Amino acid sequence: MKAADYTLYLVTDSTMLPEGKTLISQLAEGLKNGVTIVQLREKDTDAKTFVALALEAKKLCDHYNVPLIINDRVDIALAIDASGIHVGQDDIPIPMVRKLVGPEKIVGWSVGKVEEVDQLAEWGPGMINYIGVGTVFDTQTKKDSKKIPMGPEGVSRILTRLQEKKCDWIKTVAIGGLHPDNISRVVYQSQSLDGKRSIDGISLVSDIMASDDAGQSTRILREILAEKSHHFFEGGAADKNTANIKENVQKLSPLIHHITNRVHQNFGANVALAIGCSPIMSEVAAEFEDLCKIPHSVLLLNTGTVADVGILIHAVKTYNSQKRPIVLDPVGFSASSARLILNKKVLSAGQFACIKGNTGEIMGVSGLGGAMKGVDSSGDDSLETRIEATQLVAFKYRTVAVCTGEIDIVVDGTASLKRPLQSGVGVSSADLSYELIKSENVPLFGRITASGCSLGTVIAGFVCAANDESIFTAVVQAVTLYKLAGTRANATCKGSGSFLVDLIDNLYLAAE
Ligand SMILES: Nc1ncnc2c1ncn2[C@@H]1O[C@H](COP(=O)(O)OP(=O)(O)O)[C@@H](O)[C@H]1O
Ligand SMILES: Cc1ncsc1CCOP(=O)(O)O
Ligand SMILES: [Mg+2]
Repeated sequence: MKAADYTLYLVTDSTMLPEGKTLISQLAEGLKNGVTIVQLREKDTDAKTFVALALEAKKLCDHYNVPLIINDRVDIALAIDASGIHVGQDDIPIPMVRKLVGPEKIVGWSVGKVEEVDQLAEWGPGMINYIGVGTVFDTQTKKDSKKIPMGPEGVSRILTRLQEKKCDWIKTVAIGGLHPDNISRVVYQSQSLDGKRSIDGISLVSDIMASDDAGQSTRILREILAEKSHHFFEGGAADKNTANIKENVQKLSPLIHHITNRVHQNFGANVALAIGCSPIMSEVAAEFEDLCKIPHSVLLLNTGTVADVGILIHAVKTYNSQKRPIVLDPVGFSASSARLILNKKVLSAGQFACIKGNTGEIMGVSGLGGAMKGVDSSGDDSLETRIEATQLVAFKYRTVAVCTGEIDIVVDGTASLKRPLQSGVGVSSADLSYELIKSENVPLFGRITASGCSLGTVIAGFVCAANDESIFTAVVQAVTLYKLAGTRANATCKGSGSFLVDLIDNLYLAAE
């Protein structure tokens, strides 16, 4: 049998068919327009009906030379001579399945934890052909609500483990809550950390099964999967000359939409005005679409004091859909378990132009673990460790990552937006370029509140005045300008109160 193509993996579900459509008619449209592998998954259908459906589906799949996989029911898979079987963690044990179906059939397994990769590595080649990795996002079709969706970062963790265990025989398919508005980002963000493995396919249900035009829906999905770059925002600058980003800020006066903590609101608005931008602080979800359509708008998302994470996620999706940039400050990242869950939900909700935080926050987001005392970083990590963590964040989220402190670290994870769909590219987090922004020691930065949050404001203004090939340069320029203003304020102030005022003065002067 020719090796299966997992690119567009349709899982059937006859409970969501539109009026006048049948499972077979939707399947036919899907196969005609580019579905590459099919799984018949009819959880609530009696065996007799299931067999009849499976026979019809097999006829169609054979016509298009597409493998037909049966979900759970090994007996039916054998009875109709299906191409293979897919089982979950709570179904018949894999070794027993393989023994029943023999060496030729395709065997698929649902995998959601790194330990499950260790198990399949132990079984070795010949046991499992592919894994369904998820659930990536919240989904209606897998009602296992007790699990927190893993997000693209979780897919990357599974792929990274496959690489560590050298499981090169296994193919991977992402599953759970995948739709046209997020599959490109999932492919872009979910590579293994060594850069050598991407997902081999995307699995979905409703965008085809519930579609009034399953053929058109399938064609759109194939076009998205065929794209060679993940274009997630259109920069504000007309010219490509990165020397003019500061001038562009003055020229364009970006609208910096702040969804930020109460502590930062006032100071952040004044910092935005000082550098020539126009701030609006708004958590009115109904106006997000209007705001992000205003020319040269940018979203600064700061999770310092969050009332409703749903509002933040709606903002991320709205700005991503309009290809407007977002800067994220996951304040206090893992300071509490509630804050950790909230920040993880926001991190997996969309694509960010820049993720910035203090050392504890960046160490936390990277997965290396960071010490936090409330919203302040409390660890004493070496510069090397801080650089490694910042590179991991930049790689995992394919973003420009900033780790602030006495020395600021800026890492370019945008990989010039190219998203190598094919495995084997080989750029790892350690290969990502970075800049260190150094200055004299300014302890007063740690004696005022919202000093990091306000750096986020400046970064947002600069990113909005850049284009999508110069995000990294824009962030480096923003961090440098902010640091410079801080050292100048340090030289003139009498204490933390006048430091605040002198910082704004010097931002105003430096931004001119
Ligand atoms: N000791 C320091 N010397 C110079 N700059 C600093 C110092 N500490 C922080 N900064 C600057 O202050 C800003 C906020 O950094 P940080 O205190 O790490 O963030 P947060 O306020 O989010 O904890 C950054 O621009 C950083 O460069
Ligand atoms: C004190 C506080 N509490 C929740 S957000 C916040 C401000 C944090 O500001 P920064 O991250 O710039 O220190
Ligand atoms: Mg902060």
